[in-house]
Amino acid sequence: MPHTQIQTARCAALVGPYLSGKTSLLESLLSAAGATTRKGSVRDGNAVGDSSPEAKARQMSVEVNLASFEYLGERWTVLDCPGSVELVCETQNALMVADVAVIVAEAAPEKAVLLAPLFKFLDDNRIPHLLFINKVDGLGDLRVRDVVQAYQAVSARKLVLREVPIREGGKITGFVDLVSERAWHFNPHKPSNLVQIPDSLKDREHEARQEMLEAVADYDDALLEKLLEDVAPDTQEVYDRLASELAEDLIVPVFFGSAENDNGIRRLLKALRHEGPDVATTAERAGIPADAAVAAQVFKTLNGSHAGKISLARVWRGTVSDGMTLGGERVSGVFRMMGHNQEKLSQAAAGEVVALGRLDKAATGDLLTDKGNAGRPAPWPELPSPVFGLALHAQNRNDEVKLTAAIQKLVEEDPALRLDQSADTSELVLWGQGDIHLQIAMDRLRNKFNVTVKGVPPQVPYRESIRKSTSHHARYKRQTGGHGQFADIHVEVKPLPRGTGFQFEDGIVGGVVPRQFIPAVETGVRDYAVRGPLGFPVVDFAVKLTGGQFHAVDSSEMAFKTVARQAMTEALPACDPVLLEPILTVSIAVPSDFTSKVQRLVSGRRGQILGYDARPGWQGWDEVKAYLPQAEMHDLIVELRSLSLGVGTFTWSFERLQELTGKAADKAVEIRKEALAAQ
Ligand SMILES: Nc1nc2c(ncn2[C@@H]2O[C@H](COP(=O)(O)OP(=O)(O)OP(=O)(O)O)[C@@H](O)[C@H]2O)c(=O)[nH]1
Repeated sequence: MPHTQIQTARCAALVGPYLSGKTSLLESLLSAAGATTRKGSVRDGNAVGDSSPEAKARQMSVEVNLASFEYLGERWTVLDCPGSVELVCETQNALMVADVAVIVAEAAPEKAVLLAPLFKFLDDNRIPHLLFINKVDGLGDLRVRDVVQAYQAVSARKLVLREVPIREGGKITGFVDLVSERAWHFNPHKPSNLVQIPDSLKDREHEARQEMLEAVADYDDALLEKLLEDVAPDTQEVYDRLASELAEDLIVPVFFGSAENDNGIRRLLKALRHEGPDVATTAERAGIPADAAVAAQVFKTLNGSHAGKISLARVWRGTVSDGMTLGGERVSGVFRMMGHNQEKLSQAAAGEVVALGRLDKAATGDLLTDKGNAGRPAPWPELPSPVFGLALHAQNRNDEVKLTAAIQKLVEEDPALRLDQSADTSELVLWGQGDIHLQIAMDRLRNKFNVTVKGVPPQVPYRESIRKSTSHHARYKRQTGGHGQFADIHVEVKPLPRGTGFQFEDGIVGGVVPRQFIPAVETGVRDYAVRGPLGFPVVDFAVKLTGGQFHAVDSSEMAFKTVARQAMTEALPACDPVLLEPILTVSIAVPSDFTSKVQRLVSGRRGQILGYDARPGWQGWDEVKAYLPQAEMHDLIVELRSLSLGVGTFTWSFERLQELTGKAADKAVEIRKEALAAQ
């Protein structure tokens, strides 16, 4: 088939559920393209991807792996993206610079819903994608067309089967390509060989081909006319339509094979070669402005402790050369990546994916041009809202200072991480997408930045208030040597409605407490309110200064501050203190099959369901709204994922403080007292 030589390098992203075989497919693609002489494997831990200590320790991809190869005279970069839902930000950022995505999925119709978020993201961003059903070596009796039908239910675009399987002895031993109508027999770890289409498959092949052509003709009137008139379309015309409909994200071509056995890989490579869009088309889709001669976009940032900052970027237009000014900074090194190995280049042309050295101001998402840093152009994926937090403690106290700086570098590398210094509990809380996400971050702190930390569930920022009013008289009097200390006050303390905070009222008449000491009384009360009788900050109460006495020589601001603290210490325990717990509004999104389970989950966690509705823009998904105590949130995501095949997610915001009594309150107070005693 004639092929128009595409001059620029192209980029494909491998995406798909956790452990579907993306890293294995990358290895297989590299081997089929002749880029590696000896194929590595994920099982043996010698794959080009997953070479970091964090990936090896978990036998999973923990970040996007880059590899580059030449296939039939064209350069390709493959971005092997992590499959874990907890690392979705990394995957989405990589997808934004790819010409085409290959969704690698196992044949698991019962888990079709796992693909729903991915299909939606790709369609929302109009990223051309094809589906590769992997591991067909273990497919058993399952029919490929049934798998495609199950996956169709979660894809808004039509899935178009491009080949049909040849089965022998209950196993898939090859395939018939539906465009060329040629049959291939799989050979383990070797190219497939051309065979005759088995007679028993001819009808099925004909039927599947017709379905493919009809799907393509849905978007092409000329082809539709030919089909209606029973005119056989020209093969080249079919290839051209497949390419343009893929580029426009109108259809999703479906292939299958086995990455482990190198089956179906060359067919996939050929499809990418013939049908994958080029960089100019992708740059236009991504809305890259045409006015810059050179443009590159950062999709990932790495902060190596020795090598300095590295920005992984796709060159959209022009040529990026070592030493040039890009995004307003000097490029110090242009490298092509092969796993963790770097090949130094003097320059990289449009289409290439490269590592650029020491662009200190460039952030992930930034569009760098010869004119300057254009920032992050829309659309760029929104950061996922944090669903899991851990309070970090450096194992070595001397590392506390290093810790904050190191985490900031980590957040630059992984924008889905967020660091909060809690004003209530003074804990350093790292937020992310789940326990694995944060454990990887903590491993990186140790391996890259030499800071060992422990992560514990963050404290709940309880507050306390009072339920009764009281009046109190307090006197502070000290006579030590020279002049003494004297302050005397009468106060009224009363509860305020929820959410009012603290109010101080000056009710002094006739100057019994001189004007200059009144702010000191308020300060004393506020100082006390940091930790009330139950050990938590006191809120929603009012203190009125109603009277008092002073001494011309011994009274001071300090004395009035002290007497105010004393008055509170004595008065508040008599005001029926009550614990207040933070309640959050939580919006939980799941496929509607799981909605009733979510409702039970919420009730089991002392939550209150507010209702549920269809999730806007997500066909077949619901959004359950509820109030949930913050104390019940820590591992909510873990349980939610386990009841929803991993796809459930939620957002939250603070709603209000609510009284907590009984055993749960006693327990919280007890834990707090123990923590304070240990300080
Ligand atoms: N039987 C069979 N196993 C496969 C095939 N491809 C991959 N595997 C196995 O599936 C497991 C996961 O493979 P990986 O390549 O690490 O999967 P991945 O999608 O990169 O994983 P994450 O990026 O961590 O989500 C490994 O044990 C592979 O050996 C295949 O075609 N057939």
